[in-house]
Amino acid sequence: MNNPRFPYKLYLVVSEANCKLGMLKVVEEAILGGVDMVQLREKHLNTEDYLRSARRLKTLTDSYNIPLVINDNLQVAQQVNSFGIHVGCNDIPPTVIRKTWHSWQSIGYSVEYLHQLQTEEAATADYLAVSPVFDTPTKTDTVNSWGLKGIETIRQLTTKPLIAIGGIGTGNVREVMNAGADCIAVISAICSAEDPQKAAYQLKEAIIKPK
Ligand SMILES: Cc1ncc(COP(=O)(O)OP(=O)(O)O)c(N)n1
Ligand SMILES: Cc1nc(C(=O)O)sc1CCOP(=O)(O)O
Ligand SMILES: [Mg+2]
Repeated sequence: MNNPRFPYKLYLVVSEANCKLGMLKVVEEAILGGVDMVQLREKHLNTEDYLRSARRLKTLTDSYNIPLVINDNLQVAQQVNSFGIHVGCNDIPPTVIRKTWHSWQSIGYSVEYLHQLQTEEAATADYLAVSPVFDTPTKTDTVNSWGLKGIETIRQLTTKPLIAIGGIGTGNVREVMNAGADCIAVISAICSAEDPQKAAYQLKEAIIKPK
């Protein structure tokens, strides 16, 4: 589905620790390869260090006109004036973020349980993450892997843009799109690649090629 409000197809989630070649290098290569949205996800930095890293990354993403999303930390997101923030069930709720967030700024919300789709939090979010599609060693504190059937089920229940995340690479990206995802989010498929530009290019080709 092509959604004019959410034209992004390949979404890279990064942290310094996940990028052996260095975060800024990986992000720049990935953008050149076709990534069209980037999230900074630092789970272990204090706000001051998170902010420093976010500012450096924002300078890079701005230079390519690529939207930057901050994971979890509203203070950092506000201070760098990011395009978006991404939160899950145990984070600041979207309804609370929306009170201080500009209307042009985006809120992503992870869906781990079907009942979340009926909540004000899901209604407030601009896009929903199918969290996770497949089990992944990159994030293990998850409750349920949705699989392709889960994407199909969620697709029937919402018109919001759906981001598929968790265990996705070139081998399964096409079937994830065919199940109803609008966008693919990855960490290791790009951050652990020897050539992040090529990895991003191959993922993007698989996403945009005709079904
Ligand atoms: C695009 C995207 N989707 C899902 C997540 C996971 O968010 P959350 O459930 O809050 O878990 P943490 O990332 O905070 O560990 C995400 N970050 N990005
Ligand atoms: C950041 C994140 N969130 C997930 C979720 O299920 O909400 S899975 C995940 C990690 C995705 O890494 P990889 O592409 O290496 O599997
Ligand atoms: Mg979170």
